[in-house]
Amino acid sequence: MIPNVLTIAGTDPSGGAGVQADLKAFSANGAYGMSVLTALVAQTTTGVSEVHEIPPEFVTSQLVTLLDDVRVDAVKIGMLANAEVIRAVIGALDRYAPPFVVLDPVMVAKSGDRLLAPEAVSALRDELLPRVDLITPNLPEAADLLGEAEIEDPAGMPGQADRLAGLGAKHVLLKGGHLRGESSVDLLYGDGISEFLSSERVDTTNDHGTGCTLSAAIAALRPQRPDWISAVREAKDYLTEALRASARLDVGRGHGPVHHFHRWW
Ligand SMILES: Nc1ncnc2c1ncn2[C@@H]1O[C@H](COP(=O)(O)OP(=O)(O)OP(=O)(O)O)[C@@H](O)[C@H]1O
Ligand SMILES: Cc1ncc(COP(=O)(O)O)c(N)n1
Repeated sequence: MIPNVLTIAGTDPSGGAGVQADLKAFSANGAYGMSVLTALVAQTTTGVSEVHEIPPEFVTSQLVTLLDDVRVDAVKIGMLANAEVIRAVIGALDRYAPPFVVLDPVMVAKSGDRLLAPEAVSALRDELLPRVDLITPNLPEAADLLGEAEIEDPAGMPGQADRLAGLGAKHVLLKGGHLRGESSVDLLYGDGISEFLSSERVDTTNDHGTGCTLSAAIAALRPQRPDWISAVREAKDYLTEALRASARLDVGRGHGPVHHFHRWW
């Protein structure tokens, strides 16, 4: 059976990040994709010009309308904008208890624009994080959640992943894309697992939405695989191929998108 996978996130009209990227990644990884919007974002490859936050009651309305009808096999959560939207999402998680929940704690876009209100970081950390199965912070997000300095060496990753797990997430995928070097190294940690996942660093400026793509591919694959490590490994391989395939795209003048190829093409 094809899994039904839901993204709860903001939009990107250029199709590189947010809900648009998530739906492409779901489809390319064998899932049926659905979406609940938290914010309409006027953005493209060069940055964000405006954010229109969806009222929290309407986020709840979208979630309840959908989840009263459709069985959801996994959820990916991305941009949440503010603490009230975070609480609307928590209400739905508590009520419907989907089997697999992946949280990409989106805070700041690649362009430097904020996508989560600074005062909402504590709600994300203290209220939402303990309810998810996997959190996928990049290094600046990990530092922000822990109130620590950003690490600059992979040797510091297990310590930070352990402290993030201590905040209540069952698994942590600490993403090292912001470190320099020949390879791009992430660490999957928690529930007895501590495994570095390394991929060749692709030489490209098409790196808009890499975090969205990775977390969405994991959510799509998890119901189809026996454990987190298999789903995360395969999702990272998918992302590396999508980064390579982006050489065939010509989209915008800034940080371009990755290409969500389908395996059978
Ligand atoms: N040039 C690259 N080549 C290969 N993998 C990369 C590259 N850049 C990032 N990655 C991988 O992409 C994923 C996302 O990493 P990153 O740390 O950039 O997250 P992010 O900042 O949340 O992404 P974004 O903000 O673009 O959505 C990780 O698996 C990382 O290792
Ligand atoms: C709606 C939305 N969600 C997430 C991101 C992060 O992606 P990036 O860091 O590549 O800009 C984004 N720009 N927009």
